Amino acid sequence: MLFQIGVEEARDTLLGQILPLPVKTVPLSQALNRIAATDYAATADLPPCPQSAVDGYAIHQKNLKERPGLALLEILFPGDVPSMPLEPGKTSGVVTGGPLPLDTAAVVPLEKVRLEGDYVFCDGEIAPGVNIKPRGEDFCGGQPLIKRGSPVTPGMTGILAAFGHSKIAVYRRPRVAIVCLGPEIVPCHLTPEKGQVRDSNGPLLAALINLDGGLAVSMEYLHGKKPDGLREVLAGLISRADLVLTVGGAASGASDQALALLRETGARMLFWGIRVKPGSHSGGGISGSTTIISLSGNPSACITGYHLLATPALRAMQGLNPLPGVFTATCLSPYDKGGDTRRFLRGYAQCDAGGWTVRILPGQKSSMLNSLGSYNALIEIPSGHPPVREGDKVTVYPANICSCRPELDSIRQN
Ligand SMILES: Nc1nc2c(c(=O)[nH]1)N[C@H]1C(S)=C(S)[C@@H](COP(=O)(O)OP(=O)(O)OC[C@H]3O[C@@H](n4cnc5c(N)ncnc54)[C@H](O)[C@@H]3O)O[C@H]1N2
Ligand code: MOO
Repeated sequence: MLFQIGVEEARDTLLGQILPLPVKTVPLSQALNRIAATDYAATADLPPCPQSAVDGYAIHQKNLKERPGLALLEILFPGDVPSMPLEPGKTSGVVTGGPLPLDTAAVVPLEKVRLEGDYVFCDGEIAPGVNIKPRGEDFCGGQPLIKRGSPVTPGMTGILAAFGHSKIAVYRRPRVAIVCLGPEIVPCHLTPEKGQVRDSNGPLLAALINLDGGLAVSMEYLHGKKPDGLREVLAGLISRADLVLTVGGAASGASDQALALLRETGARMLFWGIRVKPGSHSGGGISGSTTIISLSGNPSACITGYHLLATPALRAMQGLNPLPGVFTATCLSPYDKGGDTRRFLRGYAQCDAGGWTVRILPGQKSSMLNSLGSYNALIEIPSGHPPVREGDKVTVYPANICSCRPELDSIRQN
């Protein structure tokens, strides 16, 4: 087992053990934010034939420049198909999105015509092609729609539906079990007695797991159990989950038992401790095909370890590019704590006309929850970095954002 290793080494050690989960076919309505496990393409041209862009009247090529009153051949309604081609000196009434009669060169909106009996009058020269949606204007048959490893967005749901892809092959959602090891930690619906602490990390992790495309399937507590009982519970969870997160009991105090307990279940721990603050007491390992990540109990240390290790693991399980993206932002707050250890501060990043900025949020102690209400980024302060001044450029890792958002992936590629 490796001790006190770098963040990237820890992350890559875990990723080296992870394969995408099995593929499942789900109804399109359940594919939102899931990751496509195969490529999908347009099954036909869209529009499939020339269509009208307006409610109006079809004009023949020979009547574009000037025209007499045009004799009305037929009036088409939504869902109708033209029963005859257009002829010079004649017109058909057409609807928005409806198929056009053969030989239509343009369509005049109905606001611009005058009707007299069965004749349609309109003045002026008409440009060829006006108000016509050509066949294949939107998509050509065979054109790629979504590639394997890409998220199904709301817009993509509409596109897939337009081509009849009503069932979608996606990677199975990772099942994640959370286990709180602190004997003082009680579920948040209980009123803590003296010495007890309400669990905030469990619900917080479950929310992050959901954003990252996983399913938090179980939340267990050492509280009320003898360590022996917990070992059995933990072993059971490891056999059912794709990822097990233990929380707390990770530092080396006498009552800190995460490492011993995990080993007793037969898990092979790969590393213990990473060179970062907060989150230094994070560990990782495997048991069969289950990934195990041990997180600190201190809330901000807990989520830092989560973002640095668990988010990439969950992304890899879903066939996404696991690598955390980074971008550069102008820091709007000073930070004067230096030191040898690499740090990740909770921040709020935003983009405006001047580019990306990030504000360091108040409450940066690893025991504090305060910054967690509004953080959307982790700000990297490299080891040995001098104090950060307002206006300095800093490296930012997006966090606490739906992992399956394509814009996150475009940030990741920058
Ligand atoms: N002698 C040492 N003490 C500590 C060290 C050290 O290296 N040597 N490291 C400090 C740092 S840094 C951190 S971070 C914490 C990590 O502690 P653990 O991961 O062992 O976590 P616990 O001791 O179990 O809990 C710490 C803190 O967090 C609260 N907690 C735990 N679980 C939850 C939860 N689910 N919801 C809310 N709060 C939780 C717990 O009550 C403690 O207050 O260790 C330092 N000490
Ligand atoms: O793990 Mo503690 O992380 O350094 O706050």
